Amino acid sequence: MPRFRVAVTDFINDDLSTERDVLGDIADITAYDAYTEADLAGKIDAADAVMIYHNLELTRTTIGRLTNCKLIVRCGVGFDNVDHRYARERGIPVGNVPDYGTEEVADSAIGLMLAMTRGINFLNNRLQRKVGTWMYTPVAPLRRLRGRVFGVIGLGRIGAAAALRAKALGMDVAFYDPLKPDGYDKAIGVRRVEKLDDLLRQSFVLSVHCPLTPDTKNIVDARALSLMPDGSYLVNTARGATVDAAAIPAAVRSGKLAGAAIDVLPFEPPPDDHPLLAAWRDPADPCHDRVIVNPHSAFYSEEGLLDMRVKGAQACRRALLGEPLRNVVN
Ligand SMILES: NC(=O)c1ccc[n+]([C@@H]2O[C@H](COP(=O)([O-])OP(=O)(O)OC[C@H]3O[C@@H](n4cnc5c(N)ncnc54)[C@H](O)[C@@H]3O)[C@@H](O)[C@H]2O)c1
Ligand SMILES: O=C(O)[C@H](O)CO
Repeated sequence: MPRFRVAVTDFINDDLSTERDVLGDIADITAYDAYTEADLAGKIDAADAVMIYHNLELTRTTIGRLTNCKLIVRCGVGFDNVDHRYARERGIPVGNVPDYGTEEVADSAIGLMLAMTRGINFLNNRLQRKVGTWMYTPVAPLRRLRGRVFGVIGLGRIGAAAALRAKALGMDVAFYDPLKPDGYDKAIGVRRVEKLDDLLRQSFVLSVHCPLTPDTKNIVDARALSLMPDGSYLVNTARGATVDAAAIPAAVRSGKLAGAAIDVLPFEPPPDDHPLLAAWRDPADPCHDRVIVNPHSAFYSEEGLLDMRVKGAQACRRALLGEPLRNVVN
């Protein structure tokens, strides 16, 4: 049997031993470490399967040139960076790996909330810069969480895992998710809020956990932020474009937000002149100590990444051998 060709487009730039353990008997695997489609030009057209992570957007430019492809697998949950509709038109299934790091992302969301509400970053940063004194009570945003509302947008796997953690901290968990049927919410004791605006008005901490779709693009924009209580907190570990990050500096400066923690931005890596990054890097701006920016790392653990790679490679194996596919999103 001729050997298949599998292309790993981005993110994984090591020895590929994980992928070879799963696929090495039937396929040759090449990694490209691409950030743009131009980095891939002409290189993966003949691939029999494509594994893509999140550093790259795969549009019709590349998908239109794939001649043998039996599967594009988004090694990860969010598949907004693959034009899956166009892939379907071309008869190419797109799959994802929905179940590798739910706990990691939920832990990250709660960790970011705790870092902000317990002033961990704020105090650490100021002490390190020798701003102020050892006396923190007049300035530090240290807040009690028990009894306060943890608002979740999107009660899926990760939203629910974050909700359970927030409940364990004694928080009152409310969620907005128009696509989620009743049932599980009652089983885990969280309250549904029918209108997003009502969730925004109630949330002491708002945590975004919906996928990026046309309906959720900028679901948290300047108007949404204006509805939140004064001195509230925003956590985004979903997708950058679900939040208008450029609206955050004004909300922090006005005191509407006491803090914002952002794991994801609309363009990654983000340009240095992004208004949020510029404000966050400026020691004179309130965003400096009240905003946390992480490099799309909420999902990451060694174990989670290994799961993701193995499951992505297993999906390719099934596709190449003509076995039934799982987790097809198109
Ligand atoms: N930062 C990271 O490292 C990281 C890691 C994994 C996933 N993610 C992101 O988190 C998202 C959620 O992951 P998941 O595993 O919980 O997915 P999921 O599919 O289990 O849950 C998503 C939930 O969002 C809901 N939803 C869809 N449209 C909505 C809308 N308009 N308003 C409110 N809710 C809506 C769905 O009904 C579903 O319940 C992913 O799509 C991905 O973009 C980020
Ligand atoms: O969607 C995901 O799984 C994460 O963002 C990592 O790609």
